[in-house]
Amino acid sequence: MPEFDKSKAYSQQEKVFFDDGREVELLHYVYGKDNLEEIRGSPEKVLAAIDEFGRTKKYLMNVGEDKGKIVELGGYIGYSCLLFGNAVRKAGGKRYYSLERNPEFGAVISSLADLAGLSDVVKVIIGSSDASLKRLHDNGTLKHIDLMFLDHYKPAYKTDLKLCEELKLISPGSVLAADNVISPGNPSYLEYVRASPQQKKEWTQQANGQGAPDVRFQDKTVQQYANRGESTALNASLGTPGLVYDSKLVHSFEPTGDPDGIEISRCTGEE
Ligand SMILES: C[S@@+](CC[C@H](N)C(=O)[O-])C[C@H]1O[C@@H](n2cnc3c(N)ncnc32)[C@H](O)[C@@H]1O
Repeated sequence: MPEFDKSKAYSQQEKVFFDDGREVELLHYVYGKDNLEEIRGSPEKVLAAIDEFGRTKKYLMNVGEDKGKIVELGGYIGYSCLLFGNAVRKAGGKRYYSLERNPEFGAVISSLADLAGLSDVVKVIIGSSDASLKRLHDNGTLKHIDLMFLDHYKPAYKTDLKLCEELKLISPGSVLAADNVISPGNPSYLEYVRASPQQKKEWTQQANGQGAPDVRFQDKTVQQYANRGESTALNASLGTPGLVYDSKLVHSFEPTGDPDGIEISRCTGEE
């Protein structure tokens, strides 16, 4: 793995590291920049302004520049959305769906996507990921997901994946990229995408503990979004255990420089 360039490091994460007003502070920072007219219409320059805020002002829980029809679960202030939305457009793609539960964060994403000139590609969907996925499926907007970036409530990675399998949104040909599988870690998700269909079928027959976060998550991870009374209830879909994934861990860094990793899983078939 290459070395982390320390000059790019974000400020360290504080005890309270989001939803304390810094997201709107970021908007004032970006829109207050002297070179705003140069920034307008440039995803790269909006990303650079966000990085500058993360380095010189306050930590932001972005994917960061080292990791980085498409759906992301968890948009926050739009860093990954601009990074990947820009790549989608360059590759000739049409749509990047950013599913974000917090409406204030969703408004920040839309504002920065507009500034970056990406509002024709980016579609921000406000609501809990499981409800949004079901709605987008049921109204015919989403029939198949080519690439899904999972970066939201850690215990929901596995349950949302199983929901997508059941809805056939994820099927052979789909690729999953799951962030933060080292820090804070996601043992239940990794176990699932690395298991054989046979193993998953056995787990499905046992199917207990559905709807509750896996006990291996730390309390602070389970409670991360509890301050606004957001529900930690999880979707109880059984998934499609016969799906086969070819899965591998790509080591990388958090924007603070802390080691982390993304699990890349390609759905290769069904048994
Ligand atoms: C780590 S941040 C996402 C960072 C973003 N992907 C980036 O790299 O720029 C996680 C986001 O997921 C959102 N979130 C948490 N649980 C969610 C859920 N069940 N559905 C949708 N969004 C959720 C949080 O509000 C937060 O904004």
